[in-house]
Amino acid sequence: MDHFQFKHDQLFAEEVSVASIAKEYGTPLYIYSRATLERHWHAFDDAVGQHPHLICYAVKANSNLGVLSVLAKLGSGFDIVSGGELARVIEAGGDPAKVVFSGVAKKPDEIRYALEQGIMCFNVESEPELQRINKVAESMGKTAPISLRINPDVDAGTHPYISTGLKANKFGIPRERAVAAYKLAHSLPHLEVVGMDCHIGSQLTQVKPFVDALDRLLLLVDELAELGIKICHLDVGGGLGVRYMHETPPHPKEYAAAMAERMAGREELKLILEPGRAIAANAGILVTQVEFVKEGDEKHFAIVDAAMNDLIRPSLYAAWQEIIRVDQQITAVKRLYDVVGPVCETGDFLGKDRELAVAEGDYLAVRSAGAYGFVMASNYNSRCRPAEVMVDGANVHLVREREKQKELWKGEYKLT
Ligand SMILES: Cc1ncc(COP(=O)(O)O)c(C=O)c1O
Ligand SMILES: N[C@@H](CCCC[NH3+])C(=O)O
Repeated sequence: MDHFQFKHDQLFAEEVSVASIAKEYGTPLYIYSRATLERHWHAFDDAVGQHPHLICYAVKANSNLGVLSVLAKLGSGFDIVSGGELARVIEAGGDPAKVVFSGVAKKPDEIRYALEQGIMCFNVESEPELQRINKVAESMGKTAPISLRINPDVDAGTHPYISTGLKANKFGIPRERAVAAYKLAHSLPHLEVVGMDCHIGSQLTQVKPFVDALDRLLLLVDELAELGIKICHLDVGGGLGVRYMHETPPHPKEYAAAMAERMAGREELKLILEPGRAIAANAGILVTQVEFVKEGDEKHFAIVDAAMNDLIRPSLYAAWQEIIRVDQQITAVKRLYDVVGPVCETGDFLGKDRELAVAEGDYLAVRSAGAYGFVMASNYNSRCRPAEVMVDGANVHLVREREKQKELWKGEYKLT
């Protein structure tokens, strides 16, 4: 997938200057590209072609209201994991009837809210959850549409923290218990079985595990049909990877077309995809300013104003994301730097051993930061979470203000 494309500090596609945006809005700053989000979403939607389908963007990857509203305007569906995400989808203009609700522990009040809003279905992850949804639906005099998340037990070959389709994971219902779970769902009076889903992990770089998982689910769909349990949609989850460094994930077109091909001849079975990262990651960057260049005994440090609280992926997963300069004037010489933040943790780094020519005051951009960036930001060290802006052609919109703490210093803001 395309990165934001830089020529010095210009974003090619949008022709706006990153440095000038950073000066205006301050750093650290997340910048998203509307055109890139749209292009990525269409890549999935177009590739599935004529087979009945819905692209349900995984909100957890980036739940900024501006991002959600861009996708809602395209007619996207949404994969959510909390009542909060549903509220954001609705606020951004998304259609609840195109929402699937995933997650291993939905609270009764979240289930109630989702039923009131009329979501498309609950992706149910356990038998006790079936009972809970049935009970809530009964108390409302409603029937809840459900899909069962089946664990196809395929190895996604990704980082152990983000692999979800193995037997050892907390997610989904084991394949061996699937038929019994469907029979239970079918027997509960306030549930309507509508679908089947899976999600085998994130940042996958091959098509094969997806195809294997889909094939396993199709066998189960047929087995259930013989028992009189009709499945109307098959949701293969998200998980398609992006290129951060040298990874060569399949293009979404290749991935989506492979999925659609497997569904040929089954037009009554709608295909649902839940991409998150592949839509948002390379539609965003994190811009940060160099505070100091510090000489250590063994290393050079570029101390920047973004930290692990702003972007935790490098610290949490040892994830590598490209860091580049966004200024045109290169006065310093190139050296190897650890790019670190102001947080009081040795693990607070954005990148290690990066060859950069940097001086105090320069702007750097961490690429591929549009997914699992701001959404995983925290207030650790009582730091304020950064602002987010959306570049839309020649325009720049503030889509979330920087949190404020000046008031807090002045004692004007009450801590709760
Ligand atoms: C159920 C579910 N669907 C979709 C996604 C989105 O995954 P990705 O961002 O890797 O596409 C996730 C996160 O891994 C998930 O847990
Ligand atoms: N947060 C992870 C991905 C988790 C996917 C959520 N199920 C990342 O940054 O790579």
